[in-house]
Amino acid sequence: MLTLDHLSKTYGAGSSGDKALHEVTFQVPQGQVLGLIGPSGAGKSTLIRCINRLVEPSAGTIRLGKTNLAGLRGRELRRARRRIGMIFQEYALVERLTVMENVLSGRLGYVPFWRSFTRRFPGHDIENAYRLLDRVGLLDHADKRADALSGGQRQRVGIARALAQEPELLLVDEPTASLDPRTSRQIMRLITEICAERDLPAIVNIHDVPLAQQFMHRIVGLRSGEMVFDGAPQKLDDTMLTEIYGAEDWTLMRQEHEDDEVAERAGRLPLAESVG
Ligand SMILES: Nc1ncnc2c1ncn2[C@@H]1O[C@H](COP(=O)(O)OP(=O)(O)OP(=O)(O)O)[C@@H](O)[C@H]1O
Repeated sequence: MLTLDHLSKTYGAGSSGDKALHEVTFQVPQGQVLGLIGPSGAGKSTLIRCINRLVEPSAGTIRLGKTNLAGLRGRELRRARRRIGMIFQEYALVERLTVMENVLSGRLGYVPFWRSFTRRFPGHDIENAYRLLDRVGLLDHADKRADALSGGQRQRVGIARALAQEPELLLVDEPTASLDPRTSRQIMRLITEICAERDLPAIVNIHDVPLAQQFMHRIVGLRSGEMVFDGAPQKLDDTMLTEIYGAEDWTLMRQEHEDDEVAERAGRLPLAESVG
């Protein structure tokens, strides 16, 4: 379970700094997939970066199990980071390595330096990587180079790599921003199924509100660093979305989504990618 308690972040020095997060408090229980929504600059990336400590929180606590991540330094911080699987918008694969090597790179925090240097991983890591590739539908692609894959397939590798870490928490940053609508749904479905299978909590930074409403168990809305919504996706009505995004932006986003749906029905958007 992840617990954020009065988490705040102010960039820059002193009270004149830019307040990006203000006393954000919530818990993500095991198996729950939480969607983080809000307009540009609301603090979504800052929240995710505070949890994996790429950004130093200004105040508050971040508990993963019994560990307060906010207080860690050096080796303890590196050890805690292994417990957090990251999935990125642009996949962050090593393009010239194979799919299998990319998945195994999720184990790098666990193997001694000399072994990782020669890329010698224990047999059980390799067996597990094959199992993960099978789970994400890429078993037949294990020996292909990452740069030979489609966007949806790359994101599946990204998911398998994060799982190879055997994480206790998944942080997912705009996983479908570079994908077409149908592939986006396949990827979101895969992430939610995997979290259920492994009882993994996840926070997903997601721009696409209808996609969030379709797949997330719960949604947290941020605006100017403050939590303005925390509840079930069905509770996220037009009034609330207008409060989160502002009337103009929400009307525009809804219109864009409706246009996409019409285009998809008319077959003008690319079909979902086949997998396997
Ligand atoms: N490194 C930084 N230094 C100073 N201010 C920053 C930094 N990173 C973010 N900010 C500010 O913090 C606030 C929150 O930014 P953040 O990137 O977390 O928002 P976001 O919701 O992720 O936006 P987007 O959807 O555009 O990625 C913004 O006002 C932003 O300008």
